[in-house]
Amino acid sequence: MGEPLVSTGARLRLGTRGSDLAVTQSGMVADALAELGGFDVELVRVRTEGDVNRAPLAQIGGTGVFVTALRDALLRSDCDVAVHSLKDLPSAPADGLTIAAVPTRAEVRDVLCARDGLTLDTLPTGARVGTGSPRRAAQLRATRPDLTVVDLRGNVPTRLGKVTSGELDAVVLAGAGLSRLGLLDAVTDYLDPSVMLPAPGQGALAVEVRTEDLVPGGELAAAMAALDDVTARAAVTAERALLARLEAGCSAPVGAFARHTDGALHLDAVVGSPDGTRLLRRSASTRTAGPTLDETGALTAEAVTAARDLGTRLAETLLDAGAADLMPADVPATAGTAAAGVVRAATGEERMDSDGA
Ligand SMILES: NCc1[nH]cc(CCC(=O)O)c1CC(=O)O
Repeated sequence: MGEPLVSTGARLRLGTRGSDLAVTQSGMVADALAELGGFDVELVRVRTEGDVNRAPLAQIGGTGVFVTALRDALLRSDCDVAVHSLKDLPSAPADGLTIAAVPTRAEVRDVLCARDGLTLDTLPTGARVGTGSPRRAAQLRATRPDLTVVDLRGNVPTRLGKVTSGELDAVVLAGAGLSRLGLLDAVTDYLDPSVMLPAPGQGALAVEVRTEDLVPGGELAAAMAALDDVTARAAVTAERALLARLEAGCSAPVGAFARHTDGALHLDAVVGSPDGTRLLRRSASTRTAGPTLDETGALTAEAVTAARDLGTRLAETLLDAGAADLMPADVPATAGTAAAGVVRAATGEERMDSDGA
């Protein structure tokens, strides 16, 4: 984040999905762009297949269902800016579009929201824990093989409601979503990354624009540079490079978390078999700290390359250790999770709103 820029008053249409979380996230970026760039920002509602289709997420086709409609709206010039949850973005870049800013990252960890203040350690044997994420299911099963993992979709309030109603003993959610919705009171346990690595990019937003609009020295480029958080960008660059190298779709159980300590970037990653009986976990660090910012306050090309190389290198370490054998082939995750005995819960009359974004 930089100094506020001169007010332009230019109109900027910001495309957003309709869920509470998407609207909240988009509103935060809209406010920041109004403040940093003086833009007159208008929110434009875009429906995505993930919002419309009531089938289980894994059957709709996984990666990108929440993203494609927003990207199409950008490319058709129905809007000028799109805000995505970074963890929902496929690792491949989109033609004609650029992630112009990664704002300061929110809570990265997954959290447990359980009845009666229970934690992952104190949940009774056989407790029913809801999650729609194979990554969360695998790590839950690895640490608590006795738990019954119940497949679950729906927006955040819907998922929390399954605990209030007594249908489930607990649910696992991204802390970032709860934090942005002001629902952190529901959290009974912040899951340490040593037990539960978050999804690559979790807790971060991606602000995407048409590449041709990013004129160097222009108002939009300046506002995006001010919105960009280089620490967050370096971290998610490493996490997404890992994901890209593993060629994992969003249904593959891959967790990754990069953070800066002592001037170096550290990356932890896990690949799990869908049944959580085998987890491969490795970590790596950038070897040299080096200069990370250029004179404009942006990440240097070297720093971006170093972060990317870190992710790629750790992915290769995981592949050398047999990660490919753990990952399901490019098939819907349903097969893997069903084989693993994940119980599919009826999701009732809720809006199909991703598993919560
Ligand atoms: N999978 C959907 C999704 N995409 C982003 C978030 C939360 C916000 C974030 O991680 O930035 C969520 C909900 C969840 O996983 O509980």
